[in-house]
Amino acid sequence: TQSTRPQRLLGAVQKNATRGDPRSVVQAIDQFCRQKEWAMNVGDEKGCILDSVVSEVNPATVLELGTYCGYSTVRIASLLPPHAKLITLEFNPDFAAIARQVIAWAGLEDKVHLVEGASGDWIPKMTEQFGVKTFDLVFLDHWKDRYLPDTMLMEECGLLRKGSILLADNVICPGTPDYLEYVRSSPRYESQYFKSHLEYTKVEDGLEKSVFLG
Ligand SMILES: Cn1ncc2cc([C@H](O)c3cccc(CNC(=O)c4cc(-c5ccc(F)cc5)cc(O)c4O)c3)ccc21
Ligand SMILES: [Mg+2]
Repeated sequence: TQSTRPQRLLGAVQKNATRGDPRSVVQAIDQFCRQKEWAMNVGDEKGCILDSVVSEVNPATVLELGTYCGYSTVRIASLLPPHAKLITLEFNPDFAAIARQVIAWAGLEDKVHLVEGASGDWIPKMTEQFGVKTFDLVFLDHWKDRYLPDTMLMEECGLLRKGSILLADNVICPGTPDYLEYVRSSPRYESQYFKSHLEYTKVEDGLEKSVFLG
């Protein structure tokens, strides 16, 4: 039977990356996506912006919406301080299965809690299920029409505190117009656009960093 693209991406990691070396996992995926098959990872160019925001925030609690194959999960988790926790939500079981193996290959399973399920169902359960009061950093990379409703849901559930950072992928391509309008016009957020390119292409895209002001 035919393999899927995520399965072929995992194969490239297992073939070309060193177990326990997150940077080599990231490099193997980027090489696969540039040379073999495009895939919707945040990629190396936007990934450097992601790295700089994670390093600056130095978060103890991170929520990632949309794991896919675990590329950004590995980038973020490899930069976290010792007892920090990254919870990543993936509703597609096939993606989740691949992501678990990519995260394990990188040796980061102790820092990552991959939850199989939809953001709308799990955001209200974060505190009771994982003992998380608030998130220092949220990386949004799931369905683009869910960025706004899930941000409002996180506000309602009290998961954001004064200074929490939202970092959103694809605000230009595919685009998240209603989310952008909200975080850029709301007095409760201070937003900044980091211009970049759609992963592995010359098409414009970017990340929007928004600080929740409480
Ligand atoms: C509710 N809920 N809760 C958890 C959760 C998890 C998921 C999945 O991880 C999932 C599945 C399919 C699509 C996405 C969103 N990602 C994208 O659609 C995307 C597209 C492109 C692009 C750009 C140009 C193109 F020509 C084609 C694709 C570039 C990008 O970086 C993307 O992130 C995410 C979905 C809903 C979920
Ligand atoms: Mg994306």
